[in-house]
Amino acid sequence: MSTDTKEHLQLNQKSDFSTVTIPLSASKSESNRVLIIDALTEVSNKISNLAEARDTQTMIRLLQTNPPVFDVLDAGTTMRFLTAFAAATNQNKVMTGTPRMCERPIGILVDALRTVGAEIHYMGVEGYPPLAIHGLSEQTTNQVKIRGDVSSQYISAMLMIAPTLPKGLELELEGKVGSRTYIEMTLELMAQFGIKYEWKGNKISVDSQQYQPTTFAVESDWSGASYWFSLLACADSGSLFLEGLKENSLQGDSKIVEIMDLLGIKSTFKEGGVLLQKQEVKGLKEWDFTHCPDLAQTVAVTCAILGQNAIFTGLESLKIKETDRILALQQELAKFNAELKEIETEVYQVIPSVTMPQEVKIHTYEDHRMAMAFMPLVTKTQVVFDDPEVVNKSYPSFWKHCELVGITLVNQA
Ligand SMILES: O=C(O)C1=C[C@@H](OP(=O)(O)O)[C@@H](O)[C@H](O)C1
Ligand SMILES: C=C(OP(=O)(O)O)C(=O)O
Repeated sequence: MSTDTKEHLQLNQKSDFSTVTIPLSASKSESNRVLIIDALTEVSNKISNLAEARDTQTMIRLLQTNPPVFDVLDAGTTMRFLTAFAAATNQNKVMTGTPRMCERPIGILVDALRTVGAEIHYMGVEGYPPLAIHGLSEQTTNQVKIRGDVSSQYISAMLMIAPTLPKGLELELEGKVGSRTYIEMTLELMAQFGIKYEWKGNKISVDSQQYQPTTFAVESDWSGASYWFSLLACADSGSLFLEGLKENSLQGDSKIVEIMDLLGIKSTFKEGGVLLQKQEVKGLKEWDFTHCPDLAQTVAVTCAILGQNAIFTGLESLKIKETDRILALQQELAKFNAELKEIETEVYQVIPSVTMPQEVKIHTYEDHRMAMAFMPLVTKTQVVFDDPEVVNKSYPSFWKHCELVGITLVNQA
């Protein structure tokens, strides 16, 4: 995935951010769910605006070609959702991915699938991919206990297959539940495809039933939108129109509206998207990222640039994502004299930058969000990325969209 090309980011000083429209690409989270639901629906659906994200394109390719080995590359949802899908559709399948994917835990999902009767073996380290799935020939029970504090993707994966299981599923969520908004997204999408469910306390029940053919258009990606909020917050002036975002979104990362309201961005929903304008910085004192973990990098960099000593909590899941995002943030923020300091167990403080070097070389750790989150630094200094193509995981058009606001990648190799 990495190339040797070092590319620096250049902000054209004459660039005028006002009235620039960003044609955001679609959400990979919504896309990957509707693709699984579509594959589990007996009659065909009309689905439009699927994400260009590599994670989604990988899902499409694997579902269409159905090879004996599902190599998901670095896509977490693709790994977790296809594991449950392959088991529920009683297939023999090897699940694998990049070396990092094989370090991301999957034991909680495997245990849940084994509880309902699936036969799954670890081919390497217990609890981690690669896996050998040998189907689910008979459902043994519909009662499953599942931890909610590691990744919500295991819960979403179980929920999507639940209606297709002969006995349905009663899922009991144990412990703290992180990324809850993604579980809500899963259930809401299932409901849009005709599924009835009940969520009371820590129990989610889904009876055996059929997905109904539906017409569905995927919304633009709020996680991808966050980088544009951040850019405008860090810029001296301007306004941006982000296309395809809705005020009532299924995506929990739409929380960025509230966060950025504190960091100097006014959001106005209009026909076809949201208009971002500058306003005074009210100040971000603290934020809990438990239910919007993918926003943490964006907001950390924004605070570091804007001089906000914010307290961040709910970052527990960041260590098992595309990279250890806590460590990655700490190392890269230090390059412009900012910090993400653990002041108590799992409580972090952003200590903003006071002096900005003339150039900052950002290492991207094979993590798309490390590249995109640090892009707004271009408003303050020259930025060099070791692997700009890393953005392809979720947002292949990212650098093309940067050009719309006068930010260009210049090859230094
Ligand atoms: O279900 C989803 O689409 C996602 C859930 C979140 O993961 P966790 O549940 O592991 O926090 C999020 O970080 C990821 O980018 C997408
Ligand atoms: C964590 C992410 O994705 P996944 O877990 O699906 O690889 C992400 O996109 O930030």
